[in-house]
Amino acid sequence: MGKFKVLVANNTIPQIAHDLLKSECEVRVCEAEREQILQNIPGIDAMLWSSHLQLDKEMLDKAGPQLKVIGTMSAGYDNIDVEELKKRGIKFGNTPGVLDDAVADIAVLLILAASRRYIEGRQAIEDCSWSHKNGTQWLLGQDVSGATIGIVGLGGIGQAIAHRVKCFNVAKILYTGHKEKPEGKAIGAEFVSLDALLKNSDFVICSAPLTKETDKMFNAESFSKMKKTSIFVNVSRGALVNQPDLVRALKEKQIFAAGLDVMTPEPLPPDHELLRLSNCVIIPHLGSATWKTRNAMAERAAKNILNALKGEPMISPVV
Ligand SMILES: O=C(O)C(=O)CO
Repeated sequence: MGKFKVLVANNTIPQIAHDLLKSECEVRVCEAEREQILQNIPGIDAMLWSSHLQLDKEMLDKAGPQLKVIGTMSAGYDNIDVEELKKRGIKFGNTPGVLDDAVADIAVLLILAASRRYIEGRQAIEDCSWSHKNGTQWLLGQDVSGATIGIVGLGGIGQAIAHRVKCFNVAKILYTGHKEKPEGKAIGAEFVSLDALLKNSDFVICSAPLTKETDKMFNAESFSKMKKTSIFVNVSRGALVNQPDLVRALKEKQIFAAGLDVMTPEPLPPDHELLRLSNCVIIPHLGSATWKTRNAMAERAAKNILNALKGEPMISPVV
């Protein structure tokens, strides 16, 4: 293979990706800033992408017609104009699978922290309201054991969540999505409509990708269908939720609590209303943030690119 030019469009990508790419290509690196990418993109054959910026027509025009492949170091690609990539015959791969366990762990963290009132408990210690006088009814939470868990999107992450919650002796796992899946049967999960899932679940967990169909799918109507004691967890993308509606549902105690790894915008401004709700556990998009997972994602993204440049199938192609 000749020396293909690869742009690593984020200078914080783990070393393993640089090592792999440098062994076969000429590598250019820039910060994940739109202006920097636009400056560095002309003439490249491939790009390793990792950012929440929009990868759009303008960027692809600037790159030029020789651009052959893009590998994103993420499972989600809602910020990438996949239709435009298809039109231009640019191959595109992502990194599903390698982050399923890490993201599912974060979902469990949010399930437990939200249901057991972690934020209020911690605050009570700090503001000296923890007292023996509080009695036996203080800061009571919801149980995971015996609960019905509803998973919206039973892909790799949803399945990893289902496997984990089974260890908590849950009563039932429901799921919804495009269609019934053999993996659902293997886990012992029941395929139901979104409506049935919202009405019957004690925990509603969102692990579906962001698409035109799922955009704002969790809104005032959805929250009104959920149980007052239910907990909403999102480890997918903030845009699946109508956030003002969620804030209202939490304030008015229409649902018990929420656990969010994702939100809009990201980063969330420190004075945002969500941060002042004691029944909302919120963390800064840490789903895949472990050493092992980020290295595996970087390795997969680099291998996708190298395979495509050699004319071989990518490990995880999108188009
Ligand atoms: O890879 C992704 O799409 C993520 O959001 C990981 O948390």
